[in-house]
Amino acid sequence: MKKNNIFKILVVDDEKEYREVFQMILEENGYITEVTCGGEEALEKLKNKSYDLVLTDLIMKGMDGIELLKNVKKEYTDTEVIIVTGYGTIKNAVEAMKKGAYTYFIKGHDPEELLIEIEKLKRLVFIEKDNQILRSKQGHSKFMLNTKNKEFKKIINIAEKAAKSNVNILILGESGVGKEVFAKYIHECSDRKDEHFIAVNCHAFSESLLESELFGHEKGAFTGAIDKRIGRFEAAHGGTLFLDETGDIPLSTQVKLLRTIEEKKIERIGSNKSIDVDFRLICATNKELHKSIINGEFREDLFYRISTITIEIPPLRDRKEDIPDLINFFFEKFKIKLKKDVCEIEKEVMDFLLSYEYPGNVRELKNIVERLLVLSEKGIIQESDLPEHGDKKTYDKEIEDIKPLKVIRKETEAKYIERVLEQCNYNITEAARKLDISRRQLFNKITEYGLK
Ligand SMILES: Nc1ncnc2c1ncn2[C@@H]1O[C@H](COP(=O)(O)OP(=O)(O)OP(=O)(O)O)[C@@H](O)[C@H]1O
Repeated sequence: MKKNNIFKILVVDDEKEYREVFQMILEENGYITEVTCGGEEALEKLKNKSYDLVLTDLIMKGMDGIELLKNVKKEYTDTEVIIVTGYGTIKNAVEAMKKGAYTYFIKGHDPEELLIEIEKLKRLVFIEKDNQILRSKQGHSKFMLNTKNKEFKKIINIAEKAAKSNVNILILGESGVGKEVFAKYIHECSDRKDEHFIAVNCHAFSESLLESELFGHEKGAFTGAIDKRIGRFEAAHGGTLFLDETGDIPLSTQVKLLRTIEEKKIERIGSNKSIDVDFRLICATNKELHKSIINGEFREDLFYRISTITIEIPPLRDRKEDIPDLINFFFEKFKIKLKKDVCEIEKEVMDFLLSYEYPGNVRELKNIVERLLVLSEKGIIQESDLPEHGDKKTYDKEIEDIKPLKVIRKETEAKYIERVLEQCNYNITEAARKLDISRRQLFNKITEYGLK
């Protein structure tokens, strides 16, 4: 942090007297300063060292201040430029600001004016540097885990603390709330962050394939096992294993899983050689495991093993105050990904985005924003591009036939999936990718909702 507080300035002026005066004033005020006598020399210095600010005279022999400014803005985007000018050339200095100069200073004016501007700039630079550190801590802006919701803040704190230990963590929450995002965040906050994060969607495999996926197999262990294959436990050695949809693991595999968690050893299918595995386990499910235990579908002993710490992520409708930041986050993300800019968002769109209930949680919000950007033309996000156009009106109306939430969720999900399928011309792979679920999960949903 201390290192970041150093603000380095390069003074460029072909008049020795001015160079020295500026250097003296700046150093008296605690800035690290170097001087040089022209544009070309300044660029030479910039090649080897980084400066936060270049304070340059406008009119110089050889490369002038404007030319230097253009070069700096092109090559060194983190370096700001202040132009120093005489009265006669203020017009040119204003022009320089249009080309990216931070501001200009008129020779002969009170140096205090210049110091105030530099101090302002320094603060801005430090805010940006701090933000960069914060963003890199948060996985290079991959997720948006800033929250204004008190409960969610507490949950994030628990996750961060739990990350430092090696305890097994169970993440609960509806589909799309960000359970996998959370698991990755825990991994990145842990000492294992430089090792692999291995995710397995337990719902996506049949019983025998799931075992082979988790534990691996030897060549010829079963029909189709043409080659030896290491399992996900081995792949996660030293890192984190994330078992998504844990509630869907068949009972027989649960027994094996329990033993592996307790002993930290596995045997590949078709081998009785035991292999040590060192992994941090994070499980997630949207099922109510207590009910599954009562129904005999989930082992109680396994439940206690995997849930040393349980984190329950609230649905998006219970942390509505975060919706504006999430909308911004996804707009920024997709603007870059789709190389599209946004200059106007129709008010109706924003009203809808801010008031919608999001039964599909963050995943649905993300998909809506992506869709809006894909369909936008000339940078305008229009109401007519909203999915389920008119849904908001449904929310405004008085509800005549109140149904159980479960039924509503299913109906909404079915409608949404059908629209995505239509949009993807019933290309299952593409639709599954867009919905961020496996092909198998999508097949199951299509069958469940009778969509074909
Ligand atoms: N906080 C967040 N920041 C950025 N993206 C998020 C966040 N939460 C969720 N997402 C995005 O929403 C989608 C769903 O997230 P994720 O897969 O983590 O949810 P889930 O709860 O594990 O869902 P499921 O139960 O269906 O597997 C992903 O595309 C993810 O990138």
